[in-house]
Amino acid sequence: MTSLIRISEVNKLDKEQFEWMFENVVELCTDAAAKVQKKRPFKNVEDLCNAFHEYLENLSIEEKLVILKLHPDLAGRLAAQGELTRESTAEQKSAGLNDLTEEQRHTINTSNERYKSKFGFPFIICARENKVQSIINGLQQRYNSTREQEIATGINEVKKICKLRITDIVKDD
Ligand SMILES: NC(=O)N[C@H]1NC(=O)NC1=O
Repeated sequence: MTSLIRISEVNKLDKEQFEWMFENVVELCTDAAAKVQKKRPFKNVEDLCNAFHEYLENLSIEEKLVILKLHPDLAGRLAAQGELTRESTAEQKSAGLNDLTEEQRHTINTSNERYKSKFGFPFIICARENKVQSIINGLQQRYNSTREQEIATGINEVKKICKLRITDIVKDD
């Protein structure tokens, strides 16, 4: 278990150190940390999380789609091949996705494919706030939403993932 860095120390990091430390709080999107570091100093962890949330909120629809598409499928090919990021590996494990029955795996994989062919981006849910059954339910229910609703819901889930990743790195003074 790595120890957490204090927010006052985060405010003093070099630009490059900040970008390295927060490079994957939004999955595979290094631009987020590059933009957010310019907003320092932050009063507390919440303030830092809000800056990342604002970054996500202010993106154009096209840019939001890029962010959504950077996410790996839950229990998908990358997971099977051990090629997820360190963060995603831990999140998927915490939801129990590393220990699925054959039937659950089949349901998740076919529902993910159906979702992607309807919306054009992967189904995203904050795995650490869910378990296998709520993920399966979410996949089935959210398939009925409009594309506009799913872009908003997907980005909202990215915000939850981002917040939990930040609180794994930083604490208040
Ligand atoms: N598809 C998807 O939701 N992926 C993600 N969710 C999460 O909590 N971590 C991820 O990588």
